[in-house]
Amino acid sequence: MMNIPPGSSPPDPRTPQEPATSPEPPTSPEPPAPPDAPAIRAEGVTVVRGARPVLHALDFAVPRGQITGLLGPSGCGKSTLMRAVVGTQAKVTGTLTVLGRPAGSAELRSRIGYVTQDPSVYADLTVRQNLDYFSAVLQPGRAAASRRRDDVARVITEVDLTSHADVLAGKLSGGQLSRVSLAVALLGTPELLVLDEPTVGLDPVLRRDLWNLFHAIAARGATLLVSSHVMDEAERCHRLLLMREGEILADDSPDALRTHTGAATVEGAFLHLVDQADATATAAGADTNVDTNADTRRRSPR
Ligand SMILES: Nc1ncnc2c1ncn2[C@@H]1O[C@H](COP(=O)(O)OP(=O)(O)OP(=O)(O)O)[C@@H](O)[C@H]1O
Repeated sequence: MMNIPPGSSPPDPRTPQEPATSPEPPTSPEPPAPPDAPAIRAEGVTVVRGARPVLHALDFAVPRGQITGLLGPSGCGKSTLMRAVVGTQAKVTGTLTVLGRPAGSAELRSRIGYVTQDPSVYADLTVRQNLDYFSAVLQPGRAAASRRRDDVARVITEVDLTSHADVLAGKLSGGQLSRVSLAVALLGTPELLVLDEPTVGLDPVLRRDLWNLFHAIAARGATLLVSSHVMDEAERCHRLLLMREGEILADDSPDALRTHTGAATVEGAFLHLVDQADATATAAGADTNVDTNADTRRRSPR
């Protein structure tokens, strides 16, 4: 879980505070994004990790107020894409617009909740103490005290941890810990929630409960981008981005995917699309070989 306090950082005491010699002219604020604009729009988004491109010129849109599932096998680039969306990934090129602003803009920090795969709450604090702490990071100052109290009470109820509010985080089960991370992400009532494999390792009942919670959050108008490598979770999403090897194989609703591919399940549709992509790549390779051979023949001495 990432905890990004909203607004600008306090001034660095090592940084001279005098005004710059040629101050930048004030810029007019950007106009708000139209209400029907997608929550996320990617155009030609490429990410390089180490020396290797791991996302390849991705184009897609995530509609507002819905749950979009980001599904694909381990290592296909789901976490990398999520990191690019929340602005923590280096070497991102192309255009990535989030809630009408360039991904990573400081203004987005308070509008996005992000839960990483590893719960990052303090094991030696209780659930409530963790939430009090993160709430104070988000909304510092005495004037915000009662708002913080209300927020903490609200998110504890939302994730159904009232009976464990005063239990140390270190004594919670994996599922309870996931819900604490989610509660932290919900503190600022974010417009966009980015959840990296939130149900991994949970039993079916907890998974169902969490998905019900995701739907309740979406019903309030928030947008959720939820990654998973478990294909049966796809059926619970409004929209799907199916990924493989750093590429988007499909960007559609579960129903439309099944219809287009003639498969009974999203997993069947995914496998169909993988086979199709492989066949296209093989055909392209064969063409290249033919061309290469022809080229070699042309250049070979007779
Ligand atoms: N720190 C790193 N340096 C270089 N390459 C990395 C790094 N982290 C991940 N990668 C590579 O980037 C690719 C995408 O990884 P990523 O973690 O985004 O996949 P994922 O789909 O989220 O996988 P999982 O479901 O297992 O979490 C993988 O091939 C991985 O090996």
